[in-house]
Amino acid sequence: MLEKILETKRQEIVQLTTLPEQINVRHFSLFEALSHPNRSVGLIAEVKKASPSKGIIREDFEPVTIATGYEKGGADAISVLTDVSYFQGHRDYLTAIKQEVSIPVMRKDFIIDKKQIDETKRIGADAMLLIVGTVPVEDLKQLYDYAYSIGLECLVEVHAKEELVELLACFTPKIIGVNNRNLKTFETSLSQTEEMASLIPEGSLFVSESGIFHREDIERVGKVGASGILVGESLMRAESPEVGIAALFGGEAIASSS
Ligand SMILES: O=C(O)c1ccccc1NCC(=O)[C@H](O)[C@H](O)COP(=O)(O)O
Repeated sequence: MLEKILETKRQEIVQLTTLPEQINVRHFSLFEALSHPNRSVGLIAEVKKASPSKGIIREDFEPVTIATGYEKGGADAISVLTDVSYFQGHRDYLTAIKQEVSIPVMRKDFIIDKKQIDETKRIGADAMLLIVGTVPVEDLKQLYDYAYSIGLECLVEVHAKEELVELLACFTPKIIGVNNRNLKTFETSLSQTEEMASLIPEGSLFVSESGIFHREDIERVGKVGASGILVGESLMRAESPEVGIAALFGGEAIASSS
């Protein structure tokens, strides 16, 4: 699946000859937000209409309403899928959301080229995803350094222990995500997070991604040191974003900032 998506991305990059206008927005740090989460574990709530594994997840899809609902519900950050072909996302959704919320907004896409990073900056994102295995790890480091040099933070994602070992031999990202989804079978297993937790360097924030549906799941990944979770499907299927977040955290109250 990943190779098919990457082939589409390579074609999109060739066609990305004109970049959008830079939008002027206030930026918020993902690292800071996850370092001081609203609850026991930080929440990156994802705006996700559809996916290769589940098809359409939400028919009545209003990206800005969902994102503002996430913020009201106490999400620490928002992830927006901007891929059109496989997730029915759009970069315009991110720009529209960014203008309405005051928490970090991350672009979730398959970023393998500097041109896409320039585009990500221009559409107003605070952060973006980089995935180990999409390009050689040395090239990933260059993309990472370039993103930070223009003011974009990165969540660097791995799907397997060997990828994490290879990543850390090359560089240490500030935010590392372990994706619990196997991209061949689409199955999710939180044991992925458990198995890789002890390898995450102390100074890096650790995010557990995919397949998180219940309070017990949050407790399970929190117990092994996850600072954050990235959740899409379970929130997108909820009656409303606020109800979804409250249910996911089993009613855990938002910590007071004083
Ligand atoms: O979600 C998919 O089916 C998928 C397939 C192929 C590559 C990536 C995919 N998902 C991207 C993500 O990582 C998730 O959207 C994100 O972690 C949230 O996952 P979930 O809470 O399980 O929707």
